[in-house]
Amino acid sequence: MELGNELMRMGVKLIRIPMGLVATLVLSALLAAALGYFHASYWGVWRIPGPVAMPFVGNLPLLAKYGPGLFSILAKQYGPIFRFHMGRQPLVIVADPELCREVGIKKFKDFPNRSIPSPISASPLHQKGLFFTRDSRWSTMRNTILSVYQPSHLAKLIPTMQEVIESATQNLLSDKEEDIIFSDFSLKLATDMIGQAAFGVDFGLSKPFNDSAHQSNDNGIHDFINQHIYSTTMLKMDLSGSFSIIIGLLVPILQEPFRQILKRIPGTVDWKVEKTNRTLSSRLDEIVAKKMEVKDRESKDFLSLILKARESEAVSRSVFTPDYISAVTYEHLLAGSATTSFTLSSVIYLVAGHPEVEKKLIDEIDRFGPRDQKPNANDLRLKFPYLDQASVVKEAMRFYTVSPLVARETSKEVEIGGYHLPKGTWVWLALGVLAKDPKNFPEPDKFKPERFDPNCEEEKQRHPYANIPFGIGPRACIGQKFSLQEIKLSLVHLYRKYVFRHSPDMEKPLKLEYGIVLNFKHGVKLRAIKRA
Ligand code: HEM
Repeated sequence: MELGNELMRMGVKLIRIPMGLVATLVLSALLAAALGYFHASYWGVWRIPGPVAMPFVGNLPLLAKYGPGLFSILAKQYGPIFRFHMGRQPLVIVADPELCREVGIKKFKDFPNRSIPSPISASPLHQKGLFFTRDSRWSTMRNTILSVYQPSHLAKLIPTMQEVIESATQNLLSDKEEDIIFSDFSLKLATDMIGQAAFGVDFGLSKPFNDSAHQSNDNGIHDFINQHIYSTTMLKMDLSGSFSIIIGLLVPILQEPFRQILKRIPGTVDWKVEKTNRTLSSRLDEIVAKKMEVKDRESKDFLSLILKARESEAVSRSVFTPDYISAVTYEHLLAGSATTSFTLSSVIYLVAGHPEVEKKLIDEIDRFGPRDQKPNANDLRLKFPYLDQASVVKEAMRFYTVSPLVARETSKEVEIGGYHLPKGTWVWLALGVLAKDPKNFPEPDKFKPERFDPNCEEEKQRHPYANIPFGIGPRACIGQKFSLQEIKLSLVHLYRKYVFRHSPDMEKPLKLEYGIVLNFKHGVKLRAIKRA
């Protein structure tokens, strides 16, 4: 008051500012700051066309409405390069084979790493695998791991793979004439296969229930697998994950603080995920420590081979610390089970609906030799051209692309498709859109394995990067040969014993959902019929 009177005497007039105005100004400033934050990532890519993004959720509601087919719809509307907002984060989607070649191969040095989406950024276990490591650490890790994927190593895994498949297919039929949920069966089979190949451990998931090995095997392995499945399926790309993942999609800056709080509150999903990941990590650490101690020179599993490869080079030793070894071994299970099992289920489902394909396929398998003659690596490569990459498997992988989007990030400012992208832009290749483009695949919604016949005009005219289910360039899938070996072997064994029919309870067309990879929403229900 004193100061006010003094100022009045000096002729200075005080203006009274109403509290309402102050509040409005503060709120406007906060709103402007929030809008600035939400649009900051948008400014660098605003010239690229795309649907209007809503505040906070961006274009995620469109994904909820249209499902994985959305990106083909958007490519039709906006062209081969367009913008999609995953919550606050803009993605530049590339939906053209030539542009994919540019990002994945020609300009690889400008796009050497993957962007880390919100579901992954909270999980060190997932971040330390090959998939999300970056720059020189990635190239050292990849070079070491590549040695493990030599064809000679893969061929040595065949007898173990045969054993797992034979045991699993023994009892595919239940006593009653019931439908089987084939996608569950194939997930167990793929997980068992990876258990043997990655850890040298028999998970025994696909063994018949009355098998004694199955019963004696429950020393924590089922817990481990359940935790693995829980940890993986909670990584959602839409708005159905844990609260901190949702926050991460909407307001990334708040994800970590929220996770830190929520993981301490029992009962929350974040708490459960944290607990699960911690148990998984310590189990993996135990397995790695044991292997390091035992040093079994004869073991052919991935973990033993990595440990051996690591010993031979000092640089690999410094990069492959035990936590990275655990993560890479776990990644084998993570990346190898859901993808391979999805592909196996897709083939069986599609072939069951196409009798002419089934007949040709079974003739090829029967021609190979008596049912107890086991194919070796060479046979798999040369004696099953119709089954192989040249046809049925390739077409099924095109029809249902298990990994419809693959992530990249710019490491500096770069030009692509006529647009300048700033450093740090998330650029995602839309493999699923390429696979359904009628320019390269006439009648894309028809299952036609013959379109991949090397003598067919369609195959000759197609862009070489139109069908890239395993990705492209130096960061393409490292497990491609491993999974194709597994898929082909499984199909040979399955069709020697069974044919499959769609269950009347199966929806048509199949419904799919987005996790970190594509999945069947209600499973694949089939009837297995024993062959004479
Ligand atoms: C049908 C089965 C599979 C499909 C369709 C598939 C698909 C893919 C795709 C699309 C990518 C991204 C490639 C890119 O960004 O260009 C990828 C990467 C990767 N996949 Fe697979 N995958 C399969 C099986 C496997 C298996 C069995 C393993 C492990 C043994 C595996 C391990 C990996 C790893 C480690 C990467 C990251 C490679 C890197 O960044 O250097 N995948 N996969």
